Amino acid sequence: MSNNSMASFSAFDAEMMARALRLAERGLYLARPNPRVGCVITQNDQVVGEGYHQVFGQAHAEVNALKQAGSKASGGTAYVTLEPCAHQGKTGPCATALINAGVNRVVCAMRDPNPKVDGGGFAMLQEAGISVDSGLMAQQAADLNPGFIKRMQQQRPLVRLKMAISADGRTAMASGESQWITGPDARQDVQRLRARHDAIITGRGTLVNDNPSLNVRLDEWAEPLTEQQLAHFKQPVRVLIDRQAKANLTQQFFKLTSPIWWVGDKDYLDRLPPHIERKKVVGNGADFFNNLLKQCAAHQFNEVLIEAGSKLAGQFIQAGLVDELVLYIAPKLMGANAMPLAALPFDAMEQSVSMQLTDCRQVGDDLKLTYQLSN
Ligand SMILES: NC(=O)C1=CN([C@@H]2O[C@H](COP(=O)(O)OP(=O)(O)OC[C@H]3O[C@@H](n4cnc5c(N)ncnc54)[C@H](OP(=O)(O)O)[C@@H]3O)[C@@H](O)[C@H]2O)C=CC1
Ligand SMILES: Nc1c(N[C@@H]2O[C@H](COP(=O)(O)O)[C@@H](O)[C@H]2O)[nH]c(=O)[nH]c1=O
Repeated sequence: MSNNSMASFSAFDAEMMARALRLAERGLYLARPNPRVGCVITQNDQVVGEGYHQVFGQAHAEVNALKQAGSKASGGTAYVTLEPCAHQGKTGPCATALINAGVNRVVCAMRDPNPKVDGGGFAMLQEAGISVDSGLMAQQAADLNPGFIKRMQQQRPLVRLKMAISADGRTAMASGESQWITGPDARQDVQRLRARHDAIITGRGTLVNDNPSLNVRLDEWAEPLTEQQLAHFKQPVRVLIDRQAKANLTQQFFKLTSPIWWVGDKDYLDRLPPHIERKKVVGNGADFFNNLLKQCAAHQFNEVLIEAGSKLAGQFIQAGLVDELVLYIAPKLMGANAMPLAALPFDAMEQSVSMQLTDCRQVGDDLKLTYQLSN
């Protein structure tokens, strides 16, 4: 197999892989906990089939593309954003499907980090005499599945912290009032941001002050999902950190029926409604958060979103566990008495956290900035 540099792929290869990546993106909300994968099949430089992994538990991208291509796949090329699987999971091995369809060449963006696959798909294809080229647009493919890759390689999900702040970096008034800092367009964008996550983590301070829902309200989306997508959408699990079990069950957060993990080390009420699960997480400080994330990975959570106040945000950052920070910045000044972005007890510049800006855009009247943290 060749793990080629860009130079050895043709412009047509690049065009087809870009197309497969766009297809993969369509699995953003419903493929989880599987990776988002796209596939294009060509014959004599014509597209004869395309597909993506639409819904967890259903056909993989290659199988959907092969179905569309039918007999035209024979002798053709398959462009896939991730190494075809070689194992029997919920569906049969995709490498076998490609072999049976008679494709001549497989071009992949990246190897599958899943230890059940990890090179096994490529080996199967090559043993069947298929030429395999990998490494085309590998970074773009990895960017589609940062949480899946993290879970496979580090047994923890990707942690994204989202904060809505004023232009002077404040997240709530001293009284706890914070609704609303950002405008309706940014809050709509947050709904879409939530939808790609397996879980939303919040703190007791937020629960008490905001009486939040923290669910995805698909009925409010400007561009709604299709009926079929709606039927398969899984609400992110709402993870409440409340170690003393002080929260009040009459709050709307508990009444909404999307699943909840109530995290603490105390025994809660005996009889909780079925959508609320008690989770015991041991340890203090960074250990506590590491253990929580281990449990998240054990439940196949790829990406988790923190939507909490400055205390929990600060604790997660200090533990070195935030991978990405998404800031929605409103054109408002809330003043020096208001709460900060993150409670970080720093005194010297050397303690400051360095970040890399990876995206910047305007959403309505607000700015959305995305930063990568290097932990
Ligand atoms: N602008 C924005 O984007 C947002 C603003 N807010 C605002 O923030 C305010 C609430 O913020 P805040 O008071 O900071 O509350 P948080 O929502 O951050 O809740 C505090 C949390 O921190 C946890 N915690 C503290 N220390 C530790 C530790 N060492 N280990 C584990 N957990 C720990 C607490 O757990 P425990 O209870 O177990 O001690 C609790 O869950 C509200 O006014 C709300 O409106 C909230 C969300 C977003
Ligand atoms: N104040 C504030 C936010 N606050 C966050 O949104 C939560 C409320 O979500 P929900 O009840 O589901 O609508 C709240 O608890 C807090 O986490 N978010 C924003 O995008 N902009 C804002 O100005």
